[in-house]
Amino acid sequence: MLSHEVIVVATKNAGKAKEFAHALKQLGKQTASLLDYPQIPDIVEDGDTFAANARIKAKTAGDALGVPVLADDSGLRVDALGGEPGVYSARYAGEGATDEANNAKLLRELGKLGDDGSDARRESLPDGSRLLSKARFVCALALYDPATGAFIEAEGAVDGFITDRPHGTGGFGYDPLFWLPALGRGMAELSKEEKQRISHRGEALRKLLSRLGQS
Ligand SMILES: O=P(O)(O)OP(=O)(O)OP(=O)(O)OC[C@H]1O[C@@H](n2cnc3c(O)ncnc32)[C@H](O)[C@@H]1O
Ligand SMILES: [Mg+2]
Repeated sequence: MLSHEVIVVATKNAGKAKEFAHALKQLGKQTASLLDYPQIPDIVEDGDTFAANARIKAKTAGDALGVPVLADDSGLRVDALGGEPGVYSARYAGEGATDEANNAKLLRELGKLGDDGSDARRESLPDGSRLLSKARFVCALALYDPATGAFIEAEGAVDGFITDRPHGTGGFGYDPLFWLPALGRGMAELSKEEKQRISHRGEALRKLLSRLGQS
């Protein structure tokens, strides 16, 4: 299903598109994103799960373009917020919200909770910043072939903590507020290669590629 030289990734998120371009280049593939196909209307992401939304994006774009399409639906689940923002991560601060607005809302919501006595809230990092809650990035991928109607799917996740202030300027989205205790660094402090090795998206892509090899 990935026999085409150019793989279309059904995303309008430039940060995701760059990560896929980097990862798939290692397989000798070029990528295009929906930013290259402005004629495809905005896709309504009304699924209840990351996996359902990934299938919706892949099928909508694949049927419109007539080629196999890879789609990613991802987001952040924050323990202290009962798993929010979850599938609403992109529109947490409102429809069309910027990454900055979503990050500001996340800190606002966590700030409202006060000290719940959890270990996370007591711990501070060497620079004096504090860990506010356990959290997990989740990524669901769906590869859809319009010729057969078949999907290949995979999920990945990475655990960490939300910090009370940003660390690093790399990555995108919620990366500046996501702390990786095992590495002693923030997600936005990692290189593209490092993020690919440990991230939810990297794990999902490795699983998808191995399933593709078996199909
Ligand atoms: O739907 P597409 O067009 O792919 O782009 P999107 O940005 O709307 O993507 P999602 O619907 O999957 O929403 C994902 C949200 O989770 C955030 N997110 C996903 N992966 C991330 C990562 O690796 N690092 C930081 N934030 C991430 C991202 O910034 C969005 O706010
Ligand atoms: Mg989206």
